[in-house]
Amino acid sequence: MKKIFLSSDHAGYKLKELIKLHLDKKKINYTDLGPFNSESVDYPDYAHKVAKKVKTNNNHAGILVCGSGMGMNIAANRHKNIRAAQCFNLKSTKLSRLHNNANIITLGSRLLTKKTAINCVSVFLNTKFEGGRHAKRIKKI
Ligand SMILES: O=C(CO)[C@H](O)[C@H](O)[C@H](O)COP(=O)(O)O
Repeated sequence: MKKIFLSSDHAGYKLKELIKLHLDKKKINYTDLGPFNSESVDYPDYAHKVAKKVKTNNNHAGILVCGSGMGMNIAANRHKNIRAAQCFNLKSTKLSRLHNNANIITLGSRLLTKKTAINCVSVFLNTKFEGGRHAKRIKKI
């Protein structure tokens, strides 16, 4: 079972809470690394918290939410062994797992409907890396 870490900034806070409800419903364990209210915060602080956890173990995964998803993505991808994918629909999410073995999904709460965001999380958590030719390419990153 994967260990999941999630976080957001103020713009992603509400969506993070909805994602937690979804995970609760599916009986999926997670660790919320904050923030714990919607006061303004700086997204890199939270992206780094999640990235530091995820990069230590191949069985860890992260979910990061901010307004656009992009700042979280840029910050998380500064870490070695992090493959954070900016996902905007089910197809991009599926490919991020199948081909890129993404270990963090970044979502833009101001750009996605709640339904799409939640469905992206489901696909992210339920799609396995294909390996094969993709493994060789990931090594080159
Ligand atoms: O760019 C961002 C990080 O990707 C996010 O969209 C932030 O949530 C956004 O920049 C926050 O903006 P705000 O005007 O401070 O709410």
